Amino acid sequence: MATQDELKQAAARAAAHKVQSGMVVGLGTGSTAAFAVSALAERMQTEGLKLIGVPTSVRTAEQARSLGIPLATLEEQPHLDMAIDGADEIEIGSLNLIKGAGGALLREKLVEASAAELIIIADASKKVTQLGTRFALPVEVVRFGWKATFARVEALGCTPVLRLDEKGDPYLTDEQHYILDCQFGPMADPAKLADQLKGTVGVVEHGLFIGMAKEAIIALQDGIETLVPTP
Ligand SMILES: O=C[C@H](O)[C@H](O)[C@H](O)COP(=O)(O)O
Repeated sequence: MATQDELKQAAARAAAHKVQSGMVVGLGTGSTAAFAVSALAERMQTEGLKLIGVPTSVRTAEQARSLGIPLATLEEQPHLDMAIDGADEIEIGSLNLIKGAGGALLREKLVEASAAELIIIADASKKVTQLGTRFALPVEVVRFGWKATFARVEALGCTPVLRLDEKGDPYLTDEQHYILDCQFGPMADPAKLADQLKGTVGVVEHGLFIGMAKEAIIALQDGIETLVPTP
């Protein structure tokens, strides 16, 4: 029986094989995306694949650089051919997502909104019938007046928790913001919630990725399953 890491790697490899030479590729963040970065570097070495990566976090930039993947910023490469990333929850049918457990949601959304195709990679544990079932929704907020923002977000119907780092200090994102992990429970209308959060003063971004994923590559014990959004 394959381990969870082996499944993540299988999905990552399948996505990396979709990349063609000359592409500009958004490089996601997290344990699954890290396997995709490694798989791309391997293809560069073994097949001479050429690509430019646009990383979605400092962490991913460091990994890609260490593997010799040429990188560009979003300012330098504002139009990406593809982005490959993991997710915390993938809603079967819509392919709407919850992302941000790793804290990279803001840069991920910026990079992935600029990609012609967003490919999500995961093991089967990430599939849900309704978003909000397994994970709290990460909401990135500016530090200034964060308690007032906390109260506004709470009033939308959730229990927010300020994310802390391993030292017990507030976790800081790459853009130096805080994250509130918001337990909304199963979401009947995630698109409406996304709009409400975007309209909340102090909220910079949230981890709902609505209508963005073109495909989800899910690694199962008996092979790869490819999901596309149903109309
Ligand atoms: O901020 C982190 C990202 O949204 C990750 O892509 C997401 O948390 C999935 O991470 P993992 O592949 O480690 O489960």
